[in-house]
Amino acid sequence: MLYARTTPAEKRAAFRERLDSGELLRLPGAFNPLSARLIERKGFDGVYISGAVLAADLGLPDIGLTTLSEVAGRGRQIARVTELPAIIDADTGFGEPMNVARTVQEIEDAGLAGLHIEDQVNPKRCGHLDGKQVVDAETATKRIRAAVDARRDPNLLVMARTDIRAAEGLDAATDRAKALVDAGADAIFPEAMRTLDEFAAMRAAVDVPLLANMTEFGKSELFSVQQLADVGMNIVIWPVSMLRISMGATGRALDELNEVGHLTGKLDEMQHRADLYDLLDYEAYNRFDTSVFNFRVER
Ligand SMILES: C[C@](O)(C(=O)O)[C@H](CC(=O)O)C(=O)O
Ligand SMILES: [Mg+2]
Repeated sequence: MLYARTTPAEKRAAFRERLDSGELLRLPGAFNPLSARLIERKGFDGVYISGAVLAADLGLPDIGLTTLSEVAGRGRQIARVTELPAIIDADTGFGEPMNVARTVQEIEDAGLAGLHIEDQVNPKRCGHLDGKQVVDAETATKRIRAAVDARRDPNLLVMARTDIRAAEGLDAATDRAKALVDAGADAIFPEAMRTLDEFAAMRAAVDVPLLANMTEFGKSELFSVQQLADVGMNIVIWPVSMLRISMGATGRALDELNEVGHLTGKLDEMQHRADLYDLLDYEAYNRFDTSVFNFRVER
């Protein structure tokens, strides 16, 4: 009720422990706090909070227009309603290394379990689009060093994302990953890997947890959890998928409303009122006020 019972520090410690086991953790993207509850209910290992979703939610493209306050604020709203660890997309860290340090502290204070910072230039773009540009190794490693030095909880996961694969190829990507690990990155997010062999090459190059991004309509083939586990990945995200599915369903429902004038044919696709209330733990609010939940919702 109200908030999760697990504290941010406990979530971070638990997430680190699971990562240390070497298994593959599954983190679907939550597009709002409520969907994070559903991700938890369905038995996933964590929640991913996508910058692309955050921007899209505000009606903006994913080009670094969202501010640190918006990102940390949304992260806080999502992280606090779930017992799961939440990892957030901090884009390029919102500025110079000193800004990166502030970003890390704000995100830590917001209760997130970890974040990733990428090596794109500003204005950044989706990692699966053409024409990306990355900063040089020195700038990229400075961002990560600043991030690592700024955290107060050593369990806050500082993940370095590299976008260099698309611009300079796989060898450049493994070199960059090694440099980012040397700078203190706890984990690596190799963006826009094309094949399982590329993920495997990254696995051979570094000894820290690796994230696989299974975003649709991009550069990577959509591999299964088993395929990614087999090449040694440790975290898999479906960052925008749940938003895409929800918006797809919403579009179809609006068409139906235009065509037939009612939504009766869509009832089976809807989350039932009873399931929504269950997810919200509505009944638990009765402990404060017995008049809050003194009714029944029939199916
Ligand atoms: C992971 C990502 O950074 C995100 O913001 O969710 C995006 C996802 C996408 O745009 O499909 C990215 O891969 O750049
Ligand atoms: Mg992003």
